[in-house]
Amino acid sequence: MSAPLVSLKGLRVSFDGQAALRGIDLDVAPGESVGLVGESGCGKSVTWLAALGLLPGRASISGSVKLDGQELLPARPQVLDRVRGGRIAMIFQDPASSLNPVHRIGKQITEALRLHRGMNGAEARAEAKRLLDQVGIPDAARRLDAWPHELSGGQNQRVMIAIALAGRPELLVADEPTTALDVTIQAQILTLLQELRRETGMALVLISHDLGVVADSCERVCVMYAGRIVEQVPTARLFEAPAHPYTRGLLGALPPLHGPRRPLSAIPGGVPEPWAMPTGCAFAPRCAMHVSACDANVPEQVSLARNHRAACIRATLPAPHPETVYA
Ligand SMILES: Nc1ncnc2c1ncn2[C@@H]1O[C@H](COP(=O)(O)OP(=O)(O)OP(=O)(O)O)[C@@H](O)[C@H]1O
Repeated sequence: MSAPLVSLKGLRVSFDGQAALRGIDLDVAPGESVGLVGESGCGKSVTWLAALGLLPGRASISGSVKLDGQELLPARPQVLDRVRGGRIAMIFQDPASSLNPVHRIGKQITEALRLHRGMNGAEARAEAKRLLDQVGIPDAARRLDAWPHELSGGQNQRVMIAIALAGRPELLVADEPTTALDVTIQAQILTLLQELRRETGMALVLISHDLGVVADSCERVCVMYAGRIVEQVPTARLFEAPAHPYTRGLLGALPPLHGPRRPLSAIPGGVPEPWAMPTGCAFAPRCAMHVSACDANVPEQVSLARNHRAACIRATLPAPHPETVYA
């Protein structure tokens, strides 16, 4: 991998003494697309909220977050104000709650242009129209004067993406950007994110609980479980050589693209609560490949191939087919 744009090392977060992140190591290279996937509560959002200094004050954060080699922790407001919305932008699941309902669309985009690119007046308005064109809003000049409630959910998400692009980010973190949208619109937004990445050269981190979504959109997939990354794998290898039993379980739960329909295998059990974390591998109680050694220590990531790492002491063993692991 080229020198990372963003590098997270040993990132830990806890709320009121309960660990939400238990040591995240993750690099994002300039221009690459990385999917972050895992069940609800595994720490996908907290990872990036912590990196961007967006967690509430009672969160306790340690470890390292570097942007182009510059350390961002401990969070300093002057530094983060320049980074957030500038070099790194983040969009969220529900555009309706991210947009300000009492300001017109155009004003919200021009504000971002003023803040991050020092534009004013006519210059900002012309650029706001160009950004709305770029994100595929029809009749962009007229839409600048629309209120958020006059646009559909999909159009509002496009507006949020336009605001994110206003600062010409080197990295866009999209946190479940399509979960609140209906299926056809979801596909359009994911396609738009890919197109924008190609046009602008920015890197993309796509957070989703849906392995299918990230595998379709990203070059590399990071699988999270209970506050740790358990596998990092190039998407091309994900389907042919998944290593962690949790990844195999997620793959087994995907509907087949081809061939006869079969029942989906779901992983039995649930994610452990922070106060009841096993001493060894957090996935051990649900794991179809569990042996007693799994309970001794939290497994470190081992390298399996280029850009492919997994935190499982059994990862190098021949694997049962993903569809049969939890069948
Ligand atoms: N502000 C907060 N205060 C206390 N606990 C929090 C806070 N934000 C997140 N958590 C906890 O941190 C853990 C990780 O949450 P996070 O939102 O990152 O999960 P996630 O993987 O993004 O899940 P989802 O897909 O549901 O958004 C959860 O146990 C959650 O309850």
